[in-house]
Amino acid sequence: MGSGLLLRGAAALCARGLRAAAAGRLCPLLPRPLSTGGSWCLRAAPGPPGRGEPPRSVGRGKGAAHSEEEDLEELLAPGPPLGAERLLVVHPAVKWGVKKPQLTTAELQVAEAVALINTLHNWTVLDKIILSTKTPDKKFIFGKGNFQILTEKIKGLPHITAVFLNIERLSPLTKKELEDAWGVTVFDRYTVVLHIFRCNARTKEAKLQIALAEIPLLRTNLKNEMSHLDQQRGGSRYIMGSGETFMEMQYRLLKEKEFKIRNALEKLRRKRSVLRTQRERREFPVISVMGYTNCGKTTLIKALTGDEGLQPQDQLFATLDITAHAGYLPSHLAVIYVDTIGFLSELPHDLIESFSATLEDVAYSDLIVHVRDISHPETVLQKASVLSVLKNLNLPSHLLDSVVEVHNKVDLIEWYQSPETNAIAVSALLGYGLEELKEEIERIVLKTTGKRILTIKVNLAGPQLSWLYKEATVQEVDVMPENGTANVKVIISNSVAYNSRGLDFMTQVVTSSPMNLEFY
Ligand SMILES: Nc1nc2c(ncn2[C@@H]2O[C@H](COP(=O)(O)OP(=O)(O)OP(=O)(O)O)[C@@H](O)[C@H]2O)c(=O)[nH]1
Ligand SMILES: [Mg+2]
Repeated sequence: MGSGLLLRGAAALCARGLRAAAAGRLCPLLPRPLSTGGSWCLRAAPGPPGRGEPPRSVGRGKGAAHSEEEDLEELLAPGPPLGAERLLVVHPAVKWGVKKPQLTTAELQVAEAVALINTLHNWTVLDKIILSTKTPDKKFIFGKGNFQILTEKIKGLPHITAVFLNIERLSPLTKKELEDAWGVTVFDRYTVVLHIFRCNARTKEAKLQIALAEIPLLRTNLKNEMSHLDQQRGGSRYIMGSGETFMEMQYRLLKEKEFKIRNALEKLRRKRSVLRTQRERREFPVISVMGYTNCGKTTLIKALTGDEGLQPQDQLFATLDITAHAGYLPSHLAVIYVDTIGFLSELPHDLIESFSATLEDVAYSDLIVHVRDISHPETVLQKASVLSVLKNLNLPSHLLDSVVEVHNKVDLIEWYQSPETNAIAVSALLGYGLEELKEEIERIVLKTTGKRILTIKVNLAGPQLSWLYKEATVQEVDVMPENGTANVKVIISNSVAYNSRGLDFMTQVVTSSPMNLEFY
């Protein structure tokens, strides 16, 4: 399926849309699959409005026929399934100068590009090529000679349907010119990652975030389509009775769509903040598990919590939704592990932005566990990418200073010796090193949450034991029947221990038998 066909298809749809618009039959913007260049158009509404009626617009005002829920459904309606693609992966390699990437090689970057493509069903890499460039950010990316070589190569591969140019973002103009020159669709990292996100999103929130990330792409596509229509004098034509041109209307509809998505996300965010408060009240420490995509975050949480519902996959961006899972630390302290979306180097900024709302929650956690796939040849680069994203999330400094670094997949390396003394080596898959990791998590969680483990001598005839059961986490009760007391081991937060009731009680204990109050 060449781009020529796809572009013609898009143009035909636009023309149909234009005719429908001109006839006053308007309807919400319809997402089209990104493989068609992410083109958006109008579609005809079921049944024409009465004569002289203003055009219907998308859920505007109270009189809109659509309910809010229907609007949302429409925003999130999946596009047609992605078609199969056979790709040539082209990696522009900067071999010298300041733009030369550190900590990686062109071969490793190609391997990651291939892994991204392999994540998508029905997408296959037929061939790959590394070509050097001095100016990856210039219009044609390559110099004249290499561009010629590439064009010849593409001509010699009649079975390919697309080229994946492994750069962050192609300008719409460059994309179009390359597609015209090569006769196939051209993808950049932004579109490929967006495809993967769309395929893997499960929850409403993830879908909305992806829809939001798509908006800039749609806006630039619209711009291109409009300039094309303008050449045919279609874009600037006024739509009957509406007072706006076709182009203005398209932009307005896109703006309204963005507004609705942001609104819906804000609602979900508010809901989450209620959950957050509830979580705080119950005082479960929250541990955010973060790291590069495919490093083993989900596998680690599964191993730490025994949550069988978790499904780790050998796939990039398997997890797109933030999910919480309960687990216990060695002293039986209940904690919540939060699984997060993985990071990718050169992940386009718009995509990170759209996910920042979910990642905001990380700021409210008590600890960040940074998981690294230590067997990966680019593990050092991956660490640098993760740390740079973490830095940009505006997290409180106490969180950034106490990050626990986990070196995962040590089973894949013989006699692994960590070069970083503070890191904890584990195999989430085989269960190595988990006890040590839990102990380290506990040590920091107790410190950062202001909790203590105490053994307190209590009088069984008094109310203290039931008070402790209510306000703290009771670990052990060692009853001494001879004097009607018990040594009770508890995890208690300072705030509870030293609030007015707790203070009385603790003072009572301390004053009656100070030697039995042990701090760990
Ligand atoms: N050999 C080995 N493989 C592991 C280990 N931990 C995870 N894996 C594998 O690595 C792959 C990715 O694991 P996930 O847990 O899905 O990784 P993730 O970080 O959650 O990935 P995303 O959600 O896609 O960002 C899976 O095939 C796991 O089986 C490990 O300790 N050893
Ligand atoms: Mg995962």
